[in-house]
Amino acid sequence: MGNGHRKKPFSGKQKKKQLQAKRAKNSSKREEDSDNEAFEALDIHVDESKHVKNEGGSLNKEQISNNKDDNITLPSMRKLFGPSKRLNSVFEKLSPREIKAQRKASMNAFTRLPSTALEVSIKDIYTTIIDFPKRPPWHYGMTKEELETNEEHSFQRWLDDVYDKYPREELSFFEHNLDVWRQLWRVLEISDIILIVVDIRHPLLHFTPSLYNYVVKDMKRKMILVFNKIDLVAEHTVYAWTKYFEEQFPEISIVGFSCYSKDNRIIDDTSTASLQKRMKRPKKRRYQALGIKELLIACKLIKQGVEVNWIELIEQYNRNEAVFDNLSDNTEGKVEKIVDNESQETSSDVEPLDIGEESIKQIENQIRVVDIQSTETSPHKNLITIGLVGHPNVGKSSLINSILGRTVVSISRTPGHTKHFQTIHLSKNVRLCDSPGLVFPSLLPKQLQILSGLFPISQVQEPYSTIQYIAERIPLESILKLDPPENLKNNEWSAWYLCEAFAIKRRYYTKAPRPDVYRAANAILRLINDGRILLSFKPPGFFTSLKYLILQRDDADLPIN
Ligand SMILES: Nc1nc2c(ncn2[C@@H]2O[C@H](COP(=O)(O)OP(=O)(O)OP(=O)(O)O)[C@@H](O)[C@H]2O)c(=O)[nH]1
Repeated sequence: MGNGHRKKPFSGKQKKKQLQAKRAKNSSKREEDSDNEAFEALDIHVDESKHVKNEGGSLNKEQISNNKDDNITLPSMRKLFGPSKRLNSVFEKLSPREIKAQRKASMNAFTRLPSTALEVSIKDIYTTIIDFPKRPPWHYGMTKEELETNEEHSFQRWLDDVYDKYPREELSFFEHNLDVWRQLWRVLEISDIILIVVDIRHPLLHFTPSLYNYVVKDMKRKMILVFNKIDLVAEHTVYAWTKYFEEQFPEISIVGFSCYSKDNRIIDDTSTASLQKRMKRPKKRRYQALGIKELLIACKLIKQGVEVNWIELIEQYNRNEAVFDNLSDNTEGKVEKIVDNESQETSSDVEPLDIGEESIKQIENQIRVVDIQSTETSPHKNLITIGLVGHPNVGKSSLINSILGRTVVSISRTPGHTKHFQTIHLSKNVRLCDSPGLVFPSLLPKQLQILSGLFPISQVQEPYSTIQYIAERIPLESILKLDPPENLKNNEWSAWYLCEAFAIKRRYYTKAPRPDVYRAANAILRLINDGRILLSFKPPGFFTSLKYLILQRDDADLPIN
């Protein structure tokens, strides 16, 4: 006080918020740290204090059906998570019986499958196409309450319908939070071009036919499929997937993309074990995007009513002008967040990367994002909006950052990081719109969802069946250089043994002390998600025509350089 500074009074409520923010920050740090520990069963040092926790955000079926029975609508369900979690993804939980059975099954020896087990087709993956919730019709004469109630009822009907039609145990994890779906509706409404971003390691798992049908056939909007993370696979994998998708979905344009430069050592990505040396994660990575030009060209080729100087944008990129931010108009590179319930889009500075005290208020504003009364409900006449949609963790935010050449939207290895959509101007009349990653309903095995990174590993209740799925397809024991446990007979590994051996190697122990098998399983899943252990699916016929593809590569018009 003597120095003229007065401490601001700090209420209990503020303190609580501060603690919540701190906890959120620590938990994401714990996850990052746990990742860093992981690789080198090989040589990494281990910090025993860092354990991955199974965190909230999940909703079990009992809770859902209770709500249904009691005729409680979704807003009441939201109360389960509290207002601050309004935009948190909500997934169903496994029952203890399911967890126990899967855990037991993981103790049985598995059989290694031939490499063709990595080939998947649209028919294998989507035996049934489940519709996703659509925004019910609305008009400006409706009050906000009417609109919201309508949406809640329609969403509840959709949810009931899904659970009536499909056996619960066959349903994949999918988004149960209406507010997250609302974000998608808004992005679809305001976008002229929809970029579906998929991870090239498992593009079919991330490509949602119901969304494709809706955007291309019902909304008659243009769609570009972006194969992201092409730095993680060989060229022939990108080529093969491009050909496959071109045949299956002729209406969409396809672009290969990567936020980081390619590792030229990946000539063949089918032999995972030989690739491991390059798989150590660099401490810090710089955006060095591949595919920006191709993406801009794809947008340019889509005929629009709006006059856009695509040539200038492309030339600018060609001139390597550290991207778009040196244009004179102050709309360039501007980040907009939809912050107000009164539908104002306001610009703000670069997205803060950490959830610090400072950002709490901002985050709270963002939580009130769902601006259903917005005047901006269809594409602008004088503006092209390119909306990015896709599953969590496929790299939507990174793609935007690498186009801009700097961090404008925050990214994380934890799926479901982006919570609200935001727009970023590339030029006066071109803007990108990032949206939260959203898991669509399907009958995909949950193991596939987990290994493809669309479900937060910290929330995986039963990781062993996923480890088994992986180990059946790639030689995890040799990749991780595991010592066989004493009681292993005839080299008959089980998923459980693999995790146990990895826990011992990494010195992961529980307090008991026993090898911390759960933690080891989580660590392996993170290595897979990060691409430090390579597991990449291929289109049908890939392995038989691999030789042909490699031979053809020199002459072919490959989608990447
Ligand atoms: N190797 C590689 N990793 C990438 C690439 N793009 C993104 N990643 C990584 O993928 C993870 C997820 O990236 P994000 O940009 O946060 O993904 P998102 O789709 O916005 O995720 P949500 O916020 O969950 O919707 C991060 O760890 C990124 O570093 C890429 O081109 N190559």
